[in-house]
Amino acid sequence: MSEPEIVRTTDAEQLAQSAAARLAKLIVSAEAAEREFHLVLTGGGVGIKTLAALRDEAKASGMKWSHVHLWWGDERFLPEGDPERNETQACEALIDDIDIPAHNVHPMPSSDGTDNHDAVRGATKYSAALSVAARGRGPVPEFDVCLLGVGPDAHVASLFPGLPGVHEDEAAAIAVHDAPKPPPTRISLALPSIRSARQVWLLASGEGKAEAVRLGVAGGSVDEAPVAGARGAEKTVFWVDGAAASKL
Ligand SMILES: O=C(O)[C@H](O)[C@@H](O)[C@H](O)[C@H](O)COP(=O)(O)O
Repeated sequence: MSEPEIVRTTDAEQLAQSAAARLAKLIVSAEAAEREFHLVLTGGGVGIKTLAALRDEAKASGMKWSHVHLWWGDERFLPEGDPERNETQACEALIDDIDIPAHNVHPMPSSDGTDNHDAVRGATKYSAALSVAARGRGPVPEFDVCLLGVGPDAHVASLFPGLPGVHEDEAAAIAVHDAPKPPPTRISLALPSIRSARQVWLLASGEGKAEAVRLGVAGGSVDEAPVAGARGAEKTVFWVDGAAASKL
């Protein structure tokens, strides 16, 4: 497994713009090669900022989106349209402003869905959607890039230190209860699903993430630092501003 690439930026704005610019190039290359591009979105401040920067890139370059599929690494298990849902924030930052086919956008179930009376059923439903999209390749489609914010406690997606979901190795997506970051109930990709992505990009800004970034780059126990297990099959990139990189 190759060492993670570390891209240092001056601040969160430049981090988002730099990551968006590289992401836009990959999306354009996939279109030129006439192949699908599967992108996993993240919630969190830096993640949403990156989506807004990608929207700006798309507007400036007239990017095509019909070959792109959008998935989520995790979701807060809240009613459809709740402003705290990662999907809601991604729509406001990016999806509402691009010409992507609706059937290419794959949000995680909401808490008020007709057949999702609980997060476990929602996670099972998402795992099934991932399997269908994989077309027999495996439990999930070939994710080209999986974006992940990084929590100050070194969580990624909704995989939190010490919670059992970190060790899930069968289901593609899981329900998470008692999450320390509100809301307590979430749906998350399991670590093997994240690690199946060709590239995993970690996005971290601010002094509060410095120790988590150090643990992530160093690798080690996923119990203590789930970020340490967030490695891409081909490449792992840490997009960090100076403050988040201060312990490297
Ligand atoms: O649903 C969520 O909250 C996110 O998916 C979560 O994993 C987030 O990315 C990190 O907590 C970093 O969030 P910030 O970038 O806002 O610190």
